[in-house]
Amino acid sequence: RSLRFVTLVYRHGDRSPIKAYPRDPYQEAAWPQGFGQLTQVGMRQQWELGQALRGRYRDFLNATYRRQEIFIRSTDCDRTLMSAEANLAGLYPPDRQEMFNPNVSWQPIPVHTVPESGERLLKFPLTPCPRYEQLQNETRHSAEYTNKTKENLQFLQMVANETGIRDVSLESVWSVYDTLFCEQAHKMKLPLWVTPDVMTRLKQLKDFSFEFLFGIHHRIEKARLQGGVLLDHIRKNLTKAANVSAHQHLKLLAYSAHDTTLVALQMALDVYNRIQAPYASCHIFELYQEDDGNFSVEMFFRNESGKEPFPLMLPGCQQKCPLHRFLQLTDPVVPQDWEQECQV
Ligand SMILES: CCCNC(=O)[C@H](O)[C@@H](O)C(=O)O
Repeated sequence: RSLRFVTLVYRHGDRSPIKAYPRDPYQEAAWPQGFGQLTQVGMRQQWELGQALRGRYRDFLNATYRRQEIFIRSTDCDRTLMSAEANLAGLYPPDRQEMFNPNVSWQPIPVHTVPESGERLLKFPLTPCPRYEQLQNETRHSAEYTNKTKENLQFLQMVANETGIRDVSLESVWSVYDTLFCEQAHKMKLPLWVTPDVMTRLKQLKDFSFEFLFGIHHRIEKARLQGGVLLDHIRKNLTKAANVSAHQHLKLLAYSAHDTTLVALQMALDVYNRIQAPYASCHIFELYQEDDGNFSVEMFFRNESGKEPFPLMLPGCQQKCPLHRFLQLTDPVVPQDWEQECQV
């Protein structure tokens, strides 16, 4: 069997908080580059992912950079653009011939993007989509959501008081956890009200908010309107790669994106492990041509540095999933006409 084509979808590396809560002792000036920016920790995480990918594909990708082999697209966001650049520094360290300056062991490789206002593939949840909003409203009235709110009413009220945020809900609490997580990751002293138990509870509610975005109620229809859009694009590329001769197609397509991108995609594939995609985690699709000439798809998820990516099995298929079966099983979560399906 031979590896023919790889698609990667990864989250950016470690960043500073997207924002601070009103009573946060650490406001934007506390962060070297301000809010939402890739840190040197994040740059190293992405470089390390690039190095791991170089090892995994050392017999697949050319040893030196060949522009026809790869295409990288990022959302138009500093942290994802810089993540892709750091990743490529690890994936294509130049040999002496490729170095444009003998003192610089780095070579520029293009990272493509589209303006944020026009991003329709890699930033989730995709809006505007009235039908999705309707499904979200229905989810808000589901037993699971209302019970979760009831069980945490007092806790959310405490968080609102301590943070100075007027109303903290299951949908906004992710941001409080995120800010505290970033501060903790960067050894900043947390306020006394943030006990280990409070962090644990905030983390659970943050993970619930990802389920709310893409699951809990009508997961399949939400997938058609969300992660299925990206999955459709990936399926089309897999099919194209299977229908042209090897040298006519890219070897590697990489998307540099966000946690919600990975969660939307994995919810659509029904392989989500219910944990927010970690920094620099990477979902891998590998297309193989078997000895009998048929094609199969294998998926892996690398969510721990220094560890081999683990196999992800598409429900209803085996690890080595025949391409036609992969397409058949994912048909239900791919929209026929997104605009039309978004109408109410
Ligand atoms: C409104 C803020 C949305 N958050 C982001 O864009 C982050 O990159 C988030 O998706 C992440 O992966 O950390």
